[in-house]
Amino acid sequence: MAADASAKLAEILIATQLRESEAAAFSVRQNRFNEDVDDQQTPAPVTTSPRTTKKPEPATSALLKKCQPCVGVKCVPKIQCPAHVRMESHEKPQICDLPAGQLGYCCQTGQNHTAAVRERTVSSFPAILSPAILEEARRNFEHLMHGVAQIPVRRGFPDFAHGLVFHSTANDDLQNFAISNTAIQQVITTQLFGKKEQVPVDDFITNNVPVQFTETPLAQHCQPPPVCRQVSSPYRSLDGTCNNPLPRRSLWGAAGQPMERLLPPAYEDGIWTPRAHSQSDGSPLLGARQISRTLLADVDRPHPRYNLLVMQFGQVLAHDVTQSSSVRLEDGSLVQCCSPQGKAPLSPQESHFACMPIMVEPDDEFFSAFGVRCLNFVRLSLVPSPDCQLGYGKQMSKVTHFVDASPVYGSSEEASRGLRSFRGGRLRMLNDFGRDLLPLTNDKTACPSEEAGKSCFNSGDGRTNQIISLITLQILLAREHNRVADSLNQINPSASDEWLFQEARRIVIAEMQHITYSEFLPIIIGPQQMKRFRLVPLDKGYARDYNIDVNPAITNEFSGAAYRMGHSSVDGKFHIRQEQGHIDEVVNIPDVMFNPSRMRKREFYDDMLRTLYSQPMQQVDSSISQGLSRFLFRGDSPFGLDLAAINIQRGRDQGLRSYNDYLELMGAAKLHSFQQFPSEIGQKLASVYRTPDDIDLWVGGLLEKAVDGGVVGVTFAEIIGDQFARFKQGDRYYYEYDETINPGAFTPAQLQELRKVTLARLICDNSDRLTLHEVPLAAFVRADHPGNQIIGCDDPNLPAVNLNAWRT
Ligand code: HEM
Ligand SMILES: [Ca+2]
Repeated sequence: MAADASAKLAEILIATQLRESEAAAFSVRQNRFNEDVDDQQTPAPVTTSPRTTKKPEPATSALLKKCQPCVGVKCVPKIQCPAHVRMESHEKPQICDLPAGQLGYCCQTGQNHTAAVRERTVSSFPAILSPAILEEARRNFEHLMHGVAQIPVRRGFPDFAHGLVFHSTANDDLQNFAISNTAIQQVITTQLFGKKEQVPVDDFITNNVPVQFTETPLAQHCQPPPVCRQVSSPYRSLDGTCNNPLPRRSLWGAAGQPMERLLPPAYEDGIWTPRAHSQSDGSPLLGARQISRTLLADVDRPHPRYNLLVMQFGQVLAHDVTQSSSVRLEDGSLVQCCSPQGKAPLSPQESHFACMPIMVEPDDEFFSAFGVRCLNFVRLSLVPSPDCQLGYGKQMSKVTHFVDASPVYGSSEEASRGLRSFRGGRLRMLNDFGRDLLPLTNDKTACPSEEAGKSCFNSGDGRTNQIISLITLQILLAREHNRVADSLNQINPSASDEWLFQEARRIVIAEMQHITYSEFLPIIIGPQQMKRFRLVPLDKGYARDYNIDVNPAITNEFSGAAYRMGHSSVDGKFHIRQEQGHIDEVVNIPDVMFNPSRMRKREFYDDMLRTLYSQPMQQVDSSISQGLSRFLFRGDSPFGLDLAAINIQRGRDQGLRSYNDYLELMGAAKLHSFQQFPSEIGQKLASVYRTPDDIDLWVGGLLEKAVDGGVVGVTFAEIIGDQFARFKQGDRYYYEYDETINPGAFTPAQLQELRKVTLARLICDNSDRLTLHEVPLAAFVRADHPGNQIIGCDDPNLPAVNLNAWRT
């Protein structure tokens, strides 16, 4: 029965995707970009085409001559073989065949990306750092740290909430502060060395300056990777260490490790100075807010097929795999870069060295009404170079890079202990008149208000309270853990708390991975990229894609641009639906940011879940809701922040190269004229950028039309596809691996059970069943979409994981 329903779900997903990819095949326009359809609503989907379960062969495959197979190296999508960017033309790698009829490169460098720079003759640097440089750099650092205005960011203001999204536990914050300071000192020393020795920028961005910090005070955080005593533990570690079995790689993917890069950074000095000038004539790039207001207006374009669960699950997944952190003042408080009420940026003398405020023009159609000319923006903190060598600034991710449900369990042993009840393997919950909610947090600063009933929730992730729909899914996942732990306890009554906790965690992580790879990701990047990157889960048997050489780390391009595509899918309002489907309340999203009080209303949780699966998500395109671009974290003030501008500014802070460089990386031609865009977009682009070489990656990616069967354009699909390939190939504990790879492998029977899990099942199993009794079978597809079907939660056709396979 259950297997039939799984097949049915796959059929719905394929059938609804096929209709659009077939339509695209007949489309006359082969343009990469969306037409600017500002005033148009998306037409209703065609509903009459016959359903089919058979996937067509990609149109080109029959015409392609088979390429020679690679010898001794792997055939990978071009984006995973970027060393060719630096090769001479005659050295281009051999072309090879990928699944889905696409071409890749026989790649020497695998996925080493920027690390794989060919040996080059190194200029003659002194091999050690002179004490004089170290001392001067130390003094510069002290001056930077202490010579700044210590203006606190006040609680209740939008900037304060912005700071909260970088928050983890108080202890972690303190430790990160110390680590980041060492890293910043290293960067300052590198800058000084570069200037004194006249080191070319190229040598820094390619990590080609083999001068060590060892035996200097700046080596204090350059400890060697920890020795793993339990490489064969059946359970992955809480902090992500010891996933790769090789001793030198024990930190790969661990919390607190640096983000990777697909391409070398675009820092202007090659070290940490943000990208701020045009490639054409060196004039300053236009400000991020100007670009946001010109190009990323708010237009209501509901997605014809997908609902807000795609957006909301997408954010949970974002929080699972990445969390950066901003530079702080010495006492751990947030840095302010603007004068009170955002009237102006602070003077250079007062300004903190990590300030990069977003300037607002006097004619701004929104912020000018409040006299705002400056939006606070602080640069991301850094981690010391893992090889203890001079080099460019590397951003830290504070959570485990793997897809491992870290928002549920935390990213450290300590955090996870604080979340457990130590009874029956369960997580602690707040029993709110019979309903299990997340426990309340002790952190007094976590929400703007401390009023009873308005206090914030605690989970494995510091961003949980950011929006109420996110809290909903965090509750759902924590309940799922306890539901699984309780069932395991019933099946194995003598099992210990530890065993029950770890097994339930292992199952919930597998469920999270299965939903990600089987239901969510195909919607985002489309079926063809799923095949090219070998991301499709198997129907039976074990997968064999583990690759000990793949670093699972998050890339700057993914966290700073491509996966922020989700911001475009956000709707500015929730139309809260009651059981009968009529709208009960329209909630503006800024009103439920860091304001969880509604969750205490008895029926709200069920109603929110129904809203998420009924209400369409917004299309991923160049439209951003004003709920994010004007009122982000508004709280009680009349205006908020602009997340679109923040994303653009963040890309520059992280040293992301321009959009054109990523086109080249994928093997596509660079754009050389704004006329290559549809005319209206081209004109707008020309009004904010001097040359196509300046277009910010996040902006360029959003302008592309969606790939067949996916919601993002080709550039984001490539960056996201590469990232999820890393999470799969670089994670020894990936749920589909057997015991030759994964020391905690599932038995064949257990794995078959896990393959039945769907988001629909999770919703049913963990709703309050007060007002929610049914779900769409394909949970991410709009309930009203033809081909999808609503199914009762008790319907035996809704597949369920049978935990009897865990009887010991
Ligand atoms: C209501 C919904 C959301 C709000 C209010 C929100 C807000 C934010 C904020 C304030 C940041 C930090 C920005 C910065 O300073 O750089 C951020 C980062 C980010 N967001 Fe969202 N976001 C939302 C939904 C989403 C969704 C749906 C996705 C993806 C599907 C997403 C993906 C990301 C990613 C990848 C980052 C970077 C995280 C990091 O590495 O620190 N967000 N978001
Ligand atoms: Ca994680």
